Amino acid sequence: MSPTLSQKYLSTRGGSYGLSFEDVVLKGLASDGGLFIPEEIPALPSNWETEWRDLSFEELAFQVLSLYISSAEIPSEDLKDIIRRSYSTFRHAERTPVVELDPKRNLYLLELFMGPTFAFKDVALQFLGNLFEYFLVRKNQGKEGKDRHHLTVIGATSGDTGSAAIYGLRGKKDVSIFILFPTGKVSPIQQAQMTTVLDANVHNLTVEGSFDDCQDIVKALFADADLNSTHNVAAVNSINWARILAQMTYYFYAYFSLIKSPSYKAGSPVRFVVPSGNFGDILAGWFAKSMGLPAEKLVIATNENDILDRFFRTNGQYSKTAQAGGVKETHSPAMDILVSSNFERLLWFLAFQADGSSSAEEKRKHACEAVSGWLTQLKTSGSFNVSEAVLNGAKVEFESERVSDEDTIETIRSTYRSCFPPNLGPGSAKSSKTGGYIVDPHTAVGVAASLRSIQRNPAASHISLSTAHPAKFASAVDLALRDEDGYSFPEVLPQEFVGLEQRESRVTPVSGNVSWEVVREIVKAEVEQELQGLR
Ligand SMILES: Cc1ncc(COP(=O)(O)O)c(C=O)c1O
Ligand SMILES: N[C@@H](CCOP(=O)(O)O)C(=O)O
Repeated sequence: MSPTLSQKYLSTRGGSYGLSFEDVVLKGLASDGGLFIPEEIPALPSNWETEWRDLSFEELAFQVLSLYISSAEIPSEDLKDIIRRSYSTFRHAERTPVVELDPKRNLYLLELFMGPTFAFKDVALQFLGNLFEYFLVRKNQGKEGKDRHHLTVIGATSGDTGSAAIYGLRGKKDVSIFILFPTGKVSPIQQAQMTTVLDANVHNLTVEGSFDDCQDIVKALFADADLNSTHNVAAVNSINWARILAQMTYYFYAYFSLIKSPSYKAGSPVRFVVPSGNFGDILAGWFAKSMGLPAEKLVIATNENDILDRFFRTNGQYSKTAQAGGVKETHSPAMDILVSSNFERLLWFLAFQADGSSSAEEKRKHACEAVSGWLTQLKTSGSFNVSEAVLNGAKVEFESERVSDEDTIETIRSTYRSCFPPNLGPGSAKSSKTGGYIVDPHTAVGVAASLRSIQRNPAASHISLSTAHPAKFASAVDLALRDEDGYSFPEVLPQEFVGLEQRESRVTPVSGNVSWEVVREIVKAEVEQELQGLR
């Protein structure tokens, strides 16, 4: 299949209309502060279920991505090559294997941590790194010195995006990468994964504040016209549309793995359960579902930072001020987020679908107005309410669950005691003595939410997304399992992490007077030094 037309993209807030895929990937965030969305969600080809069923992960990725990226923009052979290189770094032949966690309850786990940094972010960020490189090589053909297009990638992380982005971009030509992380709020292994990468184009900034503060600084830098014009700022967070796009593949892959599994009960409805923070992972599932993937529901699993769960339980109020004391530190730190950036994209589509206007153009205009209004209210008063029609649209597609820290630890323990998946590959974590399966705390949030959903829907098949390897979160895993028979943390530790925290590292502290302007000056100075070869 070779689509002839590129998808066109618009901003959720109304500007930047008609951009190409390349524009959208390189810009990251729209200049009006909105997020890029495709003008239309493509439908699956009529024969997708038979034609795609036995494809490899890479072949499937090509089919899915080709529905959004025109071969006129990236020739098919080039796209295939980018995909091949992106997933050749994965440790598992299937890339994102599905394991039978608890077949009696029709509970399956989609292991997304087989990439270089042991978290689901690798699936999109290995691809995005290669995509940036592809566009830069094309732009810079025949150019020398100052004429070359140099990209300054800036991202915020609560732990996993940072290392995955760094591993996707380290050592690449014509690109510098800056990662902001909240001081003391990422796990020691996560911090070491980022700061021990010493390539000259990698810049880590440890920021006094929360992940939301880091994310706000990044968004302010994107809004700075001056920095954009001099430094070509680009995004690696899930505000970048390519992140969402690349994550769609594994929903299809998991669906096929499930229905081909001998334990699958034919006709059983499929539910995906997704540990959620910034709403990027589950949004990819929503796109897959909207394209035609037969998923009965998508279940949002939050930790105690529960803005998404409260949205459903408070009749459509999205409030960052209702959470007393602001963002909470939990055992699943990568999800310690107050405001979920990508929810804006979903709201746009729900507003579009709920609008009664007869033309698509009118509906688009109204959806952009609605989203702009809501986001302005969020900024000025800390919350907004959506209409009943928008809320009902969300309820058709989603359910939500909030999982406490206590439940998270208890779920790591109960999974270890009761789950012995028969089809594990070598990259999974289990006790060599008892065979008990070890999940990380984010995955545990998803498993706890799955078990609740199973109680209400015992006939459904649940695919719970396993978003990180447990070795990244030693303290929570140890807390849950230290007294369990057959458990030893060193056994869980992959070779890649041994001695990591002792290696030489490099990081720039941002403390005291923390502001986006201070970070902007650091970015400018460090890019300058890098380009002069002084690092
Ligand atoms: C391990 C892990 N699980 C879950 C999430 C939440 O995913 P999302 O932010 O896409 O909702 C994150 C961070 O994004 C993460 O790092
Ligand atoms: N959990 C993330 C937070 C950033 O989210 P992103 O998906 O928008 O990049 C992390 O680990 O950094």
